[in-house]
Amino acid sequence: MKHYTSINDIDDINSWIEEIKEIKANPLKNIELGKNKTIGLLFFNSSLRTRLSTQKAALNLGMNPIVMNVSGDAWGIEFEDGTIMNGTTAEHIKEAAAVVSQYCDVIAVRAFPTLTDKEKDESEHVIKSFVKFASVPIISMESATEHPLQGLTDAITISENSTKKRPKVVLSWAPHVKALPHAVANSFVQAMQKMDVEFVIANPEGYNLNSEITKNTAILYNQEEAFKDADFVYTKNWSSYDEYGKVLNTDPNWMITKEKIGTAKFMHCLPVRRNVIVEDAVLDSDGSLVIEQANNRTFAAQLVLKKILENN
Ligand SMILES: NCCC[C@H](NC(=O)CCC(=O)O)C(=O)O
Ligand SMILES: NC(=O)OP(=O)(O)O
Repeated sequence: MKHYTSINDIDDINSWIEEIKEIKANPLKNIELGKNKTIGLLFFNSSLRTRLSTQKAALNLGMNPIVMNVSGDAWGIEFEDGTIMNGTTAEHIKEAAAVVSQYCDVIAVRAFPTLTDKEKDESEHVIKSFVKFASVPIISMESATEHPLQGLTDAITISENSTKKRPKVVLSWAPHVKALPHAVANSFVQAMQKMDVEFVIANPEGYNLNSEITKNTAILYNQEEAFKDADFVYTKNWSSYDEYGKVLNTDPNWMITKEKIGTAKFMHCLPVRRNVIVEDAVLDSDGSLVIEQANNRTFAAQLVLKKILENN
């Protein structure tokens, strides 16, 4: 594996899950693998988990992480080809990616979507430009349409907590005050489609995700019906995909409550807004897996880095 920018880069999710469990049991086993190798983490957007867990993963492999908040701290980067750069951007991605490749053996990038320009977001121009113009492997730390480190983490967490051979997993939309990206939901859908689970999505009308991603996964507009016999309820807000980036619905009846989910385990990628997305009683209960998910981010990133180090 050269780059990791999508759940589609996983050849066999079950074997990856087993490998991640081995790493989790013995995280320092490969401490020599990354010796004298540098990973650069470039953030165009905020982060708590991804920023820390990816550094932790690199440290567990003996790598040296260097981190930069690109938005704000670096020169404004131009991504368009052939532009006359007489505006706000000061250097082109062609130079920026090539330069960072001189300092780093692996580059990880976080770049959220505009949520205003669907075509631009779907082209994944930021992450794809890094793949094109850097000379080292690229890892996505959440791009415009995908969050593959999160999706992999969620797959392990379900595998670890499942008491059934084929659990029922529901991805439920929940309300939020802001327009949020589709990346986490998209990668979760792709991960679940690769696993042996009964999987359904619940969202209000107008909130279907990209049908090229949901494919033949069932989508219900009735949350109560979707939650029947659920073992895992994975919750996320996303803005409308059809009316791109719009907030069409803030109905608090879609908020996750203890009464609604019963004994099902609760999952969320975090950060989560309490009593908007989910009520306190759920997050504060033993049925919440959110902290375990955050812990698994380290081991998912560590497997991805291990595979990249072994193959380059
Ligand atoms: N990396 C995990 C989620 C990141 C982002 N959430 C957010 O922007 C939440 C921000 C807020 O609640 O104000 C998203 O939905 O893709
Ligand atoms: N889940 C996740 O990616 O969290 P951060 O945005 O804090 O990195």
